[in-house]
Amino acid sequence: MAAPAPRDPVARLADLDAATVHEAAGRSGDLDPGIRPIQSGVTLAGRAVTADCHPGDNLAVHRAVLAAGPGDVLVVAAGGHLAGYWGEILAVAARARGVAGLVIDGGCRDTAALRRMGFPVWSAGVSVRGTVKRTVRSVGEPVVAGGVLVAPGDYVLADDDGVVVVPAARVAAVLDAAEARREREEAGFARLREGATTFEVLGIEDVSGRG
Ligand SMILES: O=C([O-])CC(=O)C(=O)O
Ligand SMILES: [Mg+2]
Repeated sequence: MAAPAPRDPVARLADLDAATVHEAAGRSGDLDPGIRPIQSGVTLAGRAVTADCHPGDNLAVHRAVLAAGPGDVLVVAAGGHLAGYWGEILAVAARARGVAGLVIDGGCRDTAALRRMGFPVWSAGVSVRGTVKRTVRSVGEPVVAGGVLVAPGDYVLADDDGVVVVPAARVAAVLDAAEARREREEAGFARLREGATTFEVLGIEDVSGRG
């Protein structure tokens, strides 16, 4: 019998959580914790299509939607600026192209409509303020979003806890480590329920010297 085909990294990521992947990546890749989901209970996993915006100008986002395809995650750098860089119109256009969701270190708007249509968004905040559509810093180039360098094709995992990005070259090793960590945690839960301490289960050596 043929060996089972290796699972797609995006499917493997989607079965994990952002905190576990961040830990397994050597405590790296976590975007600024101020970038929060506008919905709850949703996990987004996919490969990054990047855009970089000038403050108050979302033309790069409109271009990035054209550059994106099925399963992609738009990662937009907006320097923390809170304006309505993303909204219902862009989400309808992105959905029609199969785009999986958006991560932006700037603002978004039309959030009730985005939730209604189930288009997942992680943003630095919500703002009704409109943006012009005049200039593009970049599309499809590496960006710094939420303090993390993100290259096109990097892997993105976002859930209720936040957003983590794994460089494409590291994804296989990070997934192996994250799945192993998850299995260890699950084995630990069984011991904790039987009364073992977190010190025993995690092997914490308490050297604080305090009572
Ligand atoms: O005007 C924009 O480009 C952002 C927006 O509200 C939408 O996409 O609906
Ligand atoms: Mg709108």
